[in-house]
Amino acid sequence: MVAQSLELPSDAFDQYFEPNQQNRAKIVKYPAVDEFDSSKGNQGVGPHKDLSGLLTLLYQANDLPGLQVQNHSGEWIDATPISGTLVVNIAVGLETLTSGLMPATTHRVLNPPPGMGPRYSIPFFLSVRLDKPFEVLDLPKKFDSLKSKVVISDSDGQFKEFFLNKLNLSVLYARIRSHPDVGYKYYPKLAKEIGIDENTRI
Ligand SMILES: O=C(O)CCC(=O)C(=O)O
Ligand SMILES: [Fe+2]
Repeated sequence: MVAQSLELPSDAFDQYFEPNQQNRAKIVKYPAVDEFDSSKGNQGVGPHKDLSGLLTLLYQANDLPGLQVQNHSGEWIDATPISGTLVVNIAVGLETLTSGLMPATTHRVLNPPPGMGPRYSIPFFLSVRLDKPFEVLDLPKKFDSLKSKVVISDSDGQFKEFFLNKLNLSVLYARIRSHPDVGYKYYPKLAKEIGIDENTRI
């Protein structure tokens, strides 16, 4: 469907997947704030774009707020769970391939509100083969006018350039950005390169 919406053949993305492509999914528990010592950090996820591939399908497994997406003006919008639906996040792979026509969704997760128990979510990351260099797709010129001139994002754009030739490093940067306290603890030098220090909070 994505390929067809870009007026490409429906198998245009097949080259980025291996025959038995490994994808990644995880079941995440965000503990209730009374389950952890909040002076020791935050249990949410910092502003980031998903890097693992083209798209993420995200199931918000219980009816708790926390997930927010950033619109192009930089405002944070609650992605309130809607029963029976999945959130579809555009990942950096698709932003890169479309040269920004489909900007990756900047999103973050805040702690569940006090008194409501833990929040659970299940993201499925549609991954790509790591041995196939990305190339910007040749898209119909008419789409140029649809490109947003400015997309404000609290997750800076440096990863996109890396994605084309340093996929492994960009994935590590994204992990550090998502979990700045842990990232800084184990990779202080890399964390500093992307503006994260011991005081960075989600
Ligand atoms: O738990 C969520 O709602 C989102 C998690 C997420 O953004 C991620 O793991 O990349
Ligand atoms: Fe994410």
